[in-house]
Amino acid sequence: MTNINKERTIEQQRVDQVTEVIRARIEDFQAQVGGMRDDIVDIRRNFWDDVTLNFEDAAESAESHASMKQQAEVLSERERSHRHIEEQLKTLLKLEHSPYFGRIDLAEEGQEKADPIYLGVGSLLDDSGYEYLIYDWRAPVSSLYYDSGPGPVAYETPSGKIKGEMTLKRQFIIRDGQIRSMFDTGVTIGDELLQEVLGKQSDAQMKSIVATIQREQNQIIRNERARLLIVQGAAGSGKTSAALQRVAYLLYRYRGILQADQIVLFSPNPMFNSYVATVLPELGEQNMQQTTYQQYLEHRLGKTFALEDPFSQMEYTLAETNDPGYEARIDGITYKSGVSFMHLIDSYAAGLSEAGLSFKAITFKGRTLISEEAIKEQFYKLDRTVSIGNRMRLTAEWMLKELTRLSREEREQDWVHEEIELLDQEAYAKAFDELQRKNRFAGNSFDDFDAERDFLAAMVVQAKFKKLRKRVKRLLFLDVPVIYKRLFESDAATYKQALDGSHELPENWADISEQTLAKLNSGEVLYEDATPYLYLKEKLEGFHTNTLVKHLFIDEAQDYSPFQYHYLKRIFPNCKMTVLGDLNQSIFAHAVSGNGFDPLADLFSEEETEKIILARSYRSTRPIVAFTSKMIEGGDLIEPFNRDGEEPTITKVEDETQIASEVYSRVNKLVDTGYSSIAVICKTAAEGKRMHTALLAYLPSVRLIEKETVTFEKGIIVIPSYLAKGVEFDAVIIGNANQEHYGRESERKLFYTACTRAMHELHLLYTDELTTFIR
Ligand SMILES: Nc1ncnc2c1ncn2[C@@H]1O[C@H](COP(=O)(O)OP(=O)(O)OP(=O)(O)O)[C@@H](O)[C@H]1O
Repeated sequence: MTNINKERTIEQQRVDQVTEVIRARIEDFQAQVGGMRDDIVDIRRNFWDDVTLNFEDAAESAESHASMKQQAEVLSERERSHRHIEEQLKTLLKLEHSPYFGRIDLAEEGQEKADPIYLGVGSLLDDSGYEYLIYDWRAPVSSLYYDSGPGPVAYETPSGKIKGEMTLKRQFIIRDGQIRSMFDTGVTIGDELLQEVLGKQSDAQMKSIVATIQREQNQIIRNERARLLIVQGAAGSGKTSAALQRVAYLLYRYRGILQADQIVLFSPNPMFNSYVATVLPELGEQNMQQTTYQQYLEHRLGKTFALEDPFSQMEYTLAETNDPGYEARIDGITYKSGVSFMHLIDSYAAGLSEAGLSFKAITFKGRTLISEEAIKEQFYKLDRTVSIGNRMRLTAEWMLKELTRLSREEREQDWVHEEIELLDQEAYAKAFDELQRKNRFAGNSFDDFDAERDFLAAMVVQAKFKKLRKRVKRLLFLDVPVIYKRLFESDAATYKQALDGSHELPENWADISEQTLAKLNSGEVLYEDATPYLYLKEKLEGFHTNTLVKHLFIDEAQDYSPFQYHYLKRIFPNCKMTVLGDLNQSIFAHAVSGNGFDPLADLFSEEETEKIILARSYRSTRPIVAFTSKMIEGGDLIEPFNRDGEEPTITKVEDETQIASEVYSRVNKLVDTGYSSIAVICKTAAEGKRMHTALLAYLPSVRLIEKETVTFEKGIIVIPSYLAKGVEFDAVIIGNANQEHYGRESERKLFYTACTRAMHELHLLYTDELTTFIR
């Protein structure tokens, strides 16, 4: 037997032994889980039998209470252990199939012989409980596997640095308990394994990359120092993958301190949420909270305005170029997304601290109870050194007192008499009970007519005033829409005061203002106005901060504006931020542009900010990366992972009507080749719809993805370019890559984003003249 074969036999024997331990443990745990489940059902069923209840006197009642509490504790303890064992069982079931993927042999300083360390998705101790048969990939020592090659090595542990000598680094592919392949490697985790993983077909769900995490990705995953971690990575360089692995790492590293719901991931769209939702469970962890910025805005804005979504904004910027207000809108988007506008709002708010706030009077049945002037007077009477938010709260307290006083006066009003007359029996009885409870009457009936009337009147008024009190508590007396609008009214005194010459406005501010006001007056808020509006609102009301969230992940970070970043930082003051993006995929007009991620640099201090660049692209084959990287500046810096494939094709089609049939014949070929996830990417939603309708005649199973689509499924789909962000397909067909569709400089990155979604094949169809973005 050759040496290699001998080694392989020895390794397979170890796999068999470990698998045996795993199987035995699974059996044991399954029996335990079964037993516990029965116990829990039993305790629940007999809960009341096992507690002694006696409420005759205080002592007995305390004892009953203690007995109940004890029983509840037993139950919750059982439920906790049950959950814990179930989690372990899940990990074991994963390990049974593939116990580990890597091995390093390490001799720590002072140690003569190296010990083998095997790495898997979870850890496993031997039966003695002293020796690790498998180390979790997130354990401190495991970092050596990702970061170093054989030779002198060192790794960090919570208690300090450990040095040693690595004598071997080996990779395995184990499926169903059988070693399919194994090879020894240097620093980088070998191409063989990556080749195998990347050569596979795409899935409806993103996969975890534990076995093949690359060194620079590992730096992202294990970074604990940075307050703000910025990742600039080429298309397909594994930003999203690294982000999710990082969540799993943090949950492991801070087990018991950090919960999954203290981590929030902002995704580009709802469909993306479904795409990445299985990665953490696959790693045996719970999912973090997932949301989109839009969902977050909606939640914050409530029902004040109808909020435009970013995709409608995008559709406008892509399709309405002939609209007379187009230029102004684009300039408005740019300006409102920047920090200069934020500073303008800061100055504006500072001015409002002195004068100029608008309030809404509290009215009731057509009468003014607390006038706007009275609120204003009260507010501006308060000490100006106190923040606006706190003064607002003090004003609300004063108003609540006023309402209490006014409610007493209100009891004399005619409507109150009428309402009392109309009270039904039930309400009457309820009032009587209430009265008795308050112990103001000793008898069984309302014998004191005045007291009765007073009581009922108070009750009737109180019920009506409840709404008013609620409005006051929620600070709805502050007229934020009017205050925000005033920023755009050129003759408003407050506006002039805010500007005082120190803020520069875009040239066509008048047009921008007119557009903004028209929208707001019709009850709508443009996407670019939503964040500034909320920022102003919270500046006036006091920021509603979320201090529970400890980690914020922002994927597709290039699509957020500097203003949005500052806003998020204010809202989540206690968290660390990991922002991952690709400037070459900035598709929104407001995107962090020009100076790269520089606008983020002033979010946190230099010492707190770290930046990592990922230049290697894993998604697409070498020919596709070579093709797409020519479309963008600096594309030559992108390194394709060396994977062969078909060259992209470019095909001219007679006219628009021929495109669908051409797409159909392409799809057929792709299906014959064995690809099952094929996307036809169109520029806009409207085009997507047309393409979908035309294709249905040939391909009844083709699905259309729209901005509302929430699940990502495998198959043949038609999708607008901007919704394809972050996801990938075996093959991509670009609906129409002509100069008309992708001609303006602002469309270059959109086109690049669309083309870089392809893993194995890329086909471009066009009519008339081919886009000049292809060189
Ligand atoms: N270390 C790795 N091992 C195996 N596969 C990897 C690795 N890194 C990335 N990939 C694969 O490369 C593809 C692209 O990864 P991912 O979607 O995370 O990239 P991205 O940088 O977020 O891309 P984009 O910016 O284009 O959306 C995925 O299929 C992912 O599984």
